[in-house]
Amino acid sequence: MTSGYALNTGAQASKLIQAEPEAIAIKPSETALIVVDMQNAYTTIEGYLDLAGFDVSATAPVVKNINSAIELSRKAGIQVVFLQNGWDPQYVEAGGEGSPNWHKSNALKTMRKHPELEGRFLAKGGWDYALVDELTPQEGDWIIPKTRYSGFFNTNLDSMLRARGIRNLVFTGIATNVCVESTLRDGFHLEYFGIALSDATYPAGPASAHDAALKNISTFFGWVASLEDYQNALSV
Ligand SMILES: NC(=O)N/C=C\C(=O)O
Repeated sequence: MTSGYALNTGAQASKLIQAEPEAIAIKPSETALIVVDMQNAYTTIEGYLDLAGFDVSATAPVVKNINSAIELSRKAGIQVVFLQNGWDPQYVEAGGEGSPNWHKSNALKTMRKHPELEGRFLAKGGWDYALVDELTPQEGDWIIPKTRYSGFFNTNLDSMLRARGIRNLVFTGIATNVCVESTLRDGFHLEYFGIALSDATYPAGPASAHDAALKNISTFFGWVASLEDYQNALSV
């Protein structure tokens, strides 16, 4: 990656992440690592995405990289935030026919098409909803449930970040082109600096969807770096 000029430089800036389209400086105390929806639903064979026809066969290296990003963040004093997507077991929170979510959610659509799967996907308390075993939150991490793609919609994420003076959000998780991008975009409109880690995110759909989302982010909404870029910045 090329090095560029630093945003947020000055007295508060302390770590420079090499990123596209240019390097960005962050201060750990003003940064959170957002781990988006690392649940069995999105990561594991027999989970929602897999049974809905999306390829989850290459998620293992991403889980490993997210684990590294979490450990690096905890050591650096960066707040770790787990987002967890889903609804009550009766799916009241998913919305009925009056909600676009009812029409567009592939989890709900797949369950309607295959009644034997009813109640299986993304229901709070179930295996599909649970975070993957490899990424267990520790004391001090935040777990924020959400019912739509964006982590900012109808959650306390914004107020919790603001209360602690957090301005920079480093994104990992699944899916790059859905909940990662939605949350980063909403964060942009709320004045957060969003940085997506390209090898700690994974798409719902083909690799081209991942690449397009990252290109869109680096062009319009934020910055894109690798896990190595993040590690290098934090090790200085
Ligand atoms: N976590 C996500 O990006 N989810 C994508 C699709 C869905 O939840 O239906």
